[in-house]
Amino acid sequence: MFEFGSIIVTVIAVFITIPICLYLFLTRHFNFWKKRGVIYVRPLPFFGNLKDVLLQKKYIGYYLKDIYEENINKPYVGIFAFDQPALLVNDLEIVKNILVKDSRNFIDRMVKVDESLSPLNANAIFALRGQKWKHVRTSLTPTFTTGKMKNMFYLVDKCGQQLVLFIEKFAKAENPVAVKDAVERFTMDVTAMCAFGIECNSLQDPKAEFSNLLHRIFQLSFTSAVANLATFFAPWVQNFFRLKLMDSEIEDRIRDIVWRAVHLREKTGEKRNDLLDYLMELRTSETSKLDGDDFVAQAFGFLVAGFHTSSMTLTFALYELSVHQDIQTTARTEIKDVLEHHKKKVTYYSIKDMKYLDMVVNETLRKYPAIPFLDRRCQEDYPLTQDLMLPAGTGVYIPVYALHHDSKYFPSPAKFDPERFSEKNKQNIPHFAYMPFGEGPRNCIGMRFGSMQVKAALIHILSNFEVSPCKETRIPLIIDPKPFNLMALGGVYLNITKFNN
Ligand code: HEM
Repeated sequence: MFEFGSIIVTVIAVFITIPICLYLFLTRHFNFWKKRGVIYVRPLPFFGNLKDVLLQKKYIGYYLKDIYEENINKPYVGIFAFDQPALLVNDLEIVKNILVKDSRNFIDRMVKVDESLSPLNANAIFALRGQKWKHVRTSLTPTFTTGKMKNMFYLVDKCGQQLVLFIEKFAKAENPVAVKDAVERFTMDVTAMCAFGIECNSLQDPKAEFSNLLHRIFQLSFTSAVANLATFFAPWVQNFFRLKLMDSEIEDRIRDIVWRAVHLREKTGEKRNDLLDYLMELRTSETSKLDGDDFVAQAFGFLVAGFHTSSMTLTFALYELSVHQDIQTTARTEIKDVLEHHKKKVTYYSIKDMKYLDMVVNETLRKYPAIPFLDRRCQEDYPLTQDLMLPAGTGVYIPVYALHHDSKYFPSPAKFDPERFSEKNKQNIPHFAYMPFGEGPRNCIGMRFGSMQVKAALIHILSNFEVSPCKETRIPLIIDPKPFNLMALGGVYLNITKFNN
């Protein structure tokens, strides 16, 4: 009887004690902002403030926008990512201090990937921290100069011509085009050619090997979506649950592709003036040496950072042009006029002369910023304002999507209006209210490349085709709540017909 009683007591104690301890552990930081007198969003155990995002009910960009709007006059708001306190910064002056003025104290992202879970993700520049990041960034910066972009343009243009042939098949058959799929093939071929030195040919061959690999890299299961989010907000969750971002077998295949291309070039002495050529120069450099997985990780990093950002920008631009025929006509007229002056050839210089196209792309990136927030990590205790000393290690998030949709900076933000970016009007946009490529020393290193490939594809499409909505087009678009990049749920279908002069 006594023994039975003690078992009951033990069982009850275990069933009560364990949840209580777990609760106390998971909520141990929850008075962090209260103690510092900062307005904060009330968190839930385990999820913090990310419940709807983690359960994939709400897109992270929309969620941060809601918090931003509920606290529109506050310079910052405390949030909790899982159990970790973090700060959402709304005030542009503070944003400037973090991203530029005091960037030395905010040079790292919150993003952190455990090397044992994914060596290539962990060593890619976007995930690196401290001195290692600095070394890699300094080494890679010369790869993206204007001169290098000019040299690489012929490869981008070649893929643009293949994109036209790809779309032409649909136009002839009068079938709607799955635009997201078409431009993903274009971006994939460009990246494969420039960063991996291989002719992927996904625009010609739907079963291309590289395209299968890419689909596997970007395929989002529930767990990999959570793992992705955790890398940005609470890296410990990824480690604790051993959440893999990618199969090791995929990493091995990427290594294999890169090393095969490198060894072939070494053997034949072939030079293509592409990203891989410039990366290869770093393998033998005295000052900027990059080799082994550090080397492969950078080619891989260009793919991960550049693929969806560029292809979705293109997709959103085509969608907006299809529902705004007047804007499409103005853009096409400019493209045709400029090309007349460049012997009907799409060149790096002809793109520079297309001012209206630039406005269209800027407005696309305003309405649809590919990455909806920027993240930084406070390195040492930092006086954010007179009232708040930000402790070392705190994550800081800047809600880019919310800023781009704030009517204070962009009146009628839901309206697609390239005129916001005319020479005259763009002077009215406050600095740091518009940041599609981030800001400061940690901004997008591939900005010129991304912009070049988006514009090249648009020029090829608009000078050959008319784009319009079809019955499969979702108006308005629905944003996929799963990935952290801004993506259209279910893709975008449009009618694309051959343009008649
Ligand atoms: C339209 C296309 C693109 C957009 C909108 C875009 C946007 C961004 C943004 C917002 C960031 C974060 C910046 C910050 O934290 O301040 C970023 C980082 C980065 N992007 Fe891009 N990107 C694009 C294309 C590309 C391309 C094509 C490449 C490579 C070829 C690339 C490579 C990178 C890399 C490596 C980083 C991390 C830089 C670092 O940590 O030092 N991006 N990008």
